[in-house]
Amino acid sequence: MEGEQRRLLVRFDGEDIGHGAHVVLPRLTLALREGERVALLGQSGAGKSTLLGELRRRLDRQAAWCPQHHGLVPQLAVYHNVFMGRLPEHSALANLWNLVHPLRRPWREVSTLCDELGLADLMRRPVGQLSGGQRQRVAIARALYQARPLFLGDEPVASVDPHQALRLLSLIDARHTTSVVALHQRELALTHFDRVWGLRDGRLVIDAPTDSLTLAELDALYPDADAARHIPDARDADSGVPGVNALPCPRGRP
Ligand SMILES: Nc1ncnc2c1ncn2[C@@H]1O[C@H](COP(=O)(O)OP(=O)(O)OP(=O)(O)O)[C@@H](O)[C@H]1O
Repeated sequence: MEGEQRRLLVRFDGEDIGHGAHVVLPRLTLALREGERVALLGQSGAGKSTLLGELRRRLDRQAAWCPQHHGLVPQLAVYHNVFMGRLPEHSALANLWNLVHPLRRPWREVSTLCDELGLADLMRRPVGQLSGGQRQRVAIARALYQARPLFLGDEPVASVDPHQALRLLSLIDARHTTSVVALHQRELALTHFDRVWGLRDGRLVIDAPTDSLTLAELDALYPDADAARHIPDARDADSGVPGVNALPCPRGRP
């Protein structure tokens, strides 16, 4: 289907997007269409979460949401955290009962999801006892459990290895027709998504299909990474750069 014929889901038409009086993305013009898989790139503070928050507000119940800091309850088991994806769909009484005696159907549904995400053996384990990557998968499971047509993810594959990242993104794709995913892995953006939105200095500087983009163009979204490569080596005793000793040695340097 050609882009022009796809149903428009959201359009920003020269709008200021931010937090109250603090405008992060001034005069933003952007459209999201059904069926698009968008990688959202930009260095820390560029406004990815801000844009995702606004998309979430406008798409409301059409969109499943996987937040950057997971928003899990560490004391509760994996099962209960995933179940929370559908909390509003059940009565307060059913939710309360489910805390003590997991309901049969949700348990089955959550088991199936946990199987696919490699969490099957951890369903009864409190989330506070899981590794970072396992927590990330629980957060994704909770978003998948919402069963919405769209997926919005704020760095949902930041703490897993590249193979797992690919697998998780495929699981997300299998259950959602449209997705917008913030991430920092530029290669993954090019290989797995069909469109890139790139933010820099408060502007949307890339809004293009991935097959028209190069890795160098995506790298240009990260000027600080480039600057970091030119910081004098931490072992230069008189570099004079505050905090330079805390920086890792740039790749490729002796
Ligand atoms: N609740 C808030 N109120 C006011 N300003 C905020 C709020 N949240 C974020 N900001 C500011 O908005 C700007 C964009 O932040 P945002 O979290 O959207 O960036 P990001 O690209 O998601 O960064 P990161 O990759 O570090 O998560 C930053 O200057 C930040 O300080």
